[in-house]
Amino acid sequence: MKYHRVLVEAVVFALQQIFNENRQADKVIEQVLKSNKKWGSRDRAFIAENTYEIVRWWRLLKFVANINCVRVEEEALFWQIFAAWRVLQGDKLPDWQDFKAVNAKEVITRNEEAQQLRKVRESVPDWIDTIGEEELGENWEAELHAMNTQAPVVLRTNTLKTNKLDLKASFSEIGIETETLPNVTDALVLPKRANVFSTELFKKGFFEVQDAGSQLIAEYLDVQAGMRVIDACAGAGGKTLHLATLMENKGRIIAMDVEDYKLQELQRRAKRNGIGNVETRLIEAKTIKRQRETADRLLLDVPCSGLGVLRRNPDAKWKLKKDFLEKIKQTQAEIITNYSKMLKKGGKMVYATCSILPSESEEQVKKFLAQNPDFNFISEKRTSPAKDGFDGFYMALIERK
Ligand SMILES: C[S@@+](CC[C@H](N)C(=O)[O-])C[C@H]1O[C@@H](n2cnc3c(N)ncnc32)[C@H](O)[C@@H]1O
Repeated sequence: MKYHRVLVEAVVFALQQIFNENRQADKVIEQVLKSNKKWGSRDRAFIAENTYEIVRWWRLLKFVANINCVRVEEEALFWQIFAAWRVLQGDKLPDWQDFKAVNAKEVITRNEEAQQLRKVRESVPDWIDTIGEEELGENWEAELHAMNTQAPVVLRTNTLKTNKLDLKASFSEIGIETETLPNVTDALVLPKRANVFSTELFKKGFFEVQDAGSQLIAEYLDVQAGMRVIDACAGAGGKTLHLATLMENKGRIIAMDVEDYKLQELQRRAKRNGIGNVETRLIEAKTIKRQRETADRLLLDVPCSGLGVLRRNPDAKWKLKKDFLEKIKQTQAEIITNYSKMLKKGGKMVYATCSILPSESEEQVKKFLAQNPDFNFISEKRTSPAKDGFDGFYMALIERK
C-alpha cells in the first residue's frame, strides 16, 4: 500500500487528540475530515478507519511496538504505533524516518506472544477484563472478541415519510446497496460502508442511523398512537424519534434529559423527521415530581458504562474508570426508583441499557422489583455482539399494578 504522508499525519494528529487531549474519537475524526475539503472519499476512509482501528487495538499495538510507558506522549511513538498497526495488516512500510524504529519482524514475533494473553490479544484494560469475566463467565471471551469488530451501518426507516422497500429502492438509485434484517421491522443494513449523511434522503429525514439492537427498544415499549409517553433519558433522541413514528405522530411524548444541548439536537432531528408530537423538558428539581402518575408508557434508557457499544465507541474502553462504573450504577438505581413514579397505574415502562454487564441491567431490575411490589416484571431481552451481531443492549418490560 502506498501511503500519503499528509494522511498519516492526520491519523497521528487524531490519535494525539483522543489520547492526550481526552477528546471523543468520533468528534475528533469529524473535525479532522472537515479540515481538508480536498480529501476524497478514499482519503477520508483511510483516516477514519485507521484511527478507529488503532484506538480499538491500542493496548495490543503498544505491546507489539514495544512501547512500555502507560501514557503515550511523544509524537514519535504515535508514528511507531501507526507503523506497527500497518505491519499487522501485512503492509511493507515505506522508508520513512518516522518508521525507522519499528522492526517488522519483531512486531510479528511480539504479536505471536500477545496471542497468549487475552487482555493483550483482545486489547482491553485489566479491570474491564476482570469484571467481564466475573459477570459473564464463559460468554465474556466471545463478547469481547465480537466487540473488537467493526459495527455495520444500520438505518432505521422513518415510516412517517417513506417505507423500507421504497427507501431501499431510493438508495439503490444512488448506487448504495442495502439489505433488510429479518427480525428488525424498519431496518436496512449496508453491506458496504457509505457516507449516508451526505445524501438527500438523509436531509429529507427519510431515515436515521441506528443500530439494530437499539431499534428493538422503542418497539419493546408497546406504544400506541394517542398515548402520553415519557422518554426520561432521551439524550439527542435516537429512541424518541422511533417512538414518535410508532405512535404515528399522534399523542404526546415528553422527552427529558439533564443535558440541554442534547435536547436541542433532539429538536433539530425531530424537525427533519417531520415529527410534531414531541416536547422537550430539561430535568430540574421538580420536573419528575410534577409528572407523577401521568405516563401511559415510560422509557428509562439510563446512562451506563457503554460496554455494549464498544464496536462503535472503541475509545470508551480506555476512558471508562472503575469508580465511574460504580457511580453510574448508583444513578441507574436512583433513576428507576424515582422516575418510575411517573408511570400511571396499569402503565408500562422499559428499563434499558447499552451494557453487556448484568450488574447494570438484569440485577438493577431485580433489585427494583424486590423493593417495589407494586410493579410486575413482564419480560426482558438482550442483544449480543457475539450471538446476533447487534450491539449489546438490554431491555426489561415492567408494568405498574
Ligand atoms: C443512554 S443515553 C440516552 C440515549 C438516548 N435515549 C438515545 O436513544 O439516543 C442516557 C442519557 O441519560 C442522560 N442522563 C444522565 N443522568 C440522568 C438523569 N439523572 N436523569 C435523566 N437523564 C440522565 C444522559 O445525558 C444521556 O443523554
